Amino acid sequence: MGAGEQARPGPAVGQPAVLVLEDGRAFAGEAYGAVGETFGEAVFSTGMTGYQETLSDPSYYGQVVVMTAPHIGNTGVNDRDYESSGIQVAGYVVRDPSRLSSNWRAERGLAAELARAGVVGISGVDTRALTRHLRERGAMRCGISSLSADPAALLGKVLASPEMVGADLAPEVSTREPYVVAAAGGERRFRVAALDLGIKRNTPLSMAARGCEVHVLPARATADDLLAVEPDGVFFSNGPGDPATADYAVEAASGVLRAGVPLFGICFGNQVLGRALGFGTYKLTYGHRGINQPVKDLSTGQIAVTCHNHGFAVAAPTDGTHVDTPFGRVAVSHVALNDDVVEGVACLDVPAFSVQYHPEAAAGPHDAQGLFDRFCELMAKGGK
Ligand SMILES: NC(=O)CC[C@H](N)C(=O)O
Repeated sequence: MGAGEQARPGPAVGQPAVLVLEDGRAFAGEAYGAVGETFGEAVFSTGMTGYQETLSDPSYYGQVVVMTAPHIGNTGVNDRDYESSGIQVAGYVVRDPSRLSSNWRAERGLAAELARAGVVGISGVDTRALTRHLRERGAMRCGISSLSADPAALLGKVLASPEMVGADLAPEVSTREPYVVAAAGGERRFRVAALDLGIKRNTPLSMAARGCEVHVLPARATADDLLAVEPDGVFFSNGPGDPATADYAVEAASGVLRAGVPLFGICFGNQVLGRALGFGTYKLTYGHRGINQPVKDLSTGQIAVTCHNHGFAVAAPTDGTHVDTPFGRVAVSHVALNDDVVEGVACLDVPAFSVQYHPEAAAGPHDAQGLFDRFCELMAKGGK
């Protein structure tokens, strides 16, 4: 070590680690990121790029993310691509971590970034076998340990760790204080009240780019709090956990619907709107996570390739039926081509719609960005 250099907590190199699933299957690997022990729901993401946006998406809070792309870390990390204040995942699983960051935007390496954030990961895992297992058996709890390589001891702790079903996580990642996002110059066309259930940075930015002044409020803000902003529209964000627990957000959405103020929801926000309309939500076997998910717009027949991160879905008919709800007629507007899961809901008698996927497109693709324009059009028409 040269003069003036200090020992920093660097990435773990070569230390054995183990990942144990709650059904007892174990995978050996090496410590990646911080050395330690962590627990969460094991889920896989099929994104070939955009790992920094994935790691910092608050909707992954409480989850151990398995990357199906085999080579991770090659473009490093930077301060600009964070989708929230830091890394949110409970743990990270990769096959072959890049030893070099090679990109003109890279500021630091991923392994050191994970270590600095205290995020425990594992590399050298047969992620194809792990993904196939999760695909067949479903997302399930897991633990990663680089402290002890004893799978039996770890399994006991995995079985004692909390399940994703019944987890109310949005208030844990939401902002504590309200804040405002707006573009520096240009005309302010609309005022939006946004309920932060785990919002990604690019969402208020996408609205600000369209002339919105976005007032972001904490997860437990009520309909009255949202309406006190005197908004042209109200937005319900993405977020972690089981939507069946978020009664506070469902009540807020019902209040906004009753007030007739235009409403737009993304992901958790789609599930919250679905519940406010009287639909149930349920857990998918292994969910949709990645940036290459095809979705069909039932009104136009158009297919968009979209960014997803959801393990739950709204239970509603996907054959175009109009369902009568306390807020008038509602139809499923979008479906996932891979498995016919509900990907969007449209109210026909009140100004409200939502999608299960991510038009803010961080990381890409940008096919669905027009949904923010649709929200602006709804606000331009005004509420009831
Ligand atoms: N990205 C999200 O908003 C996810 C919503 C919810 N936590 C789910 O897994 O389905």
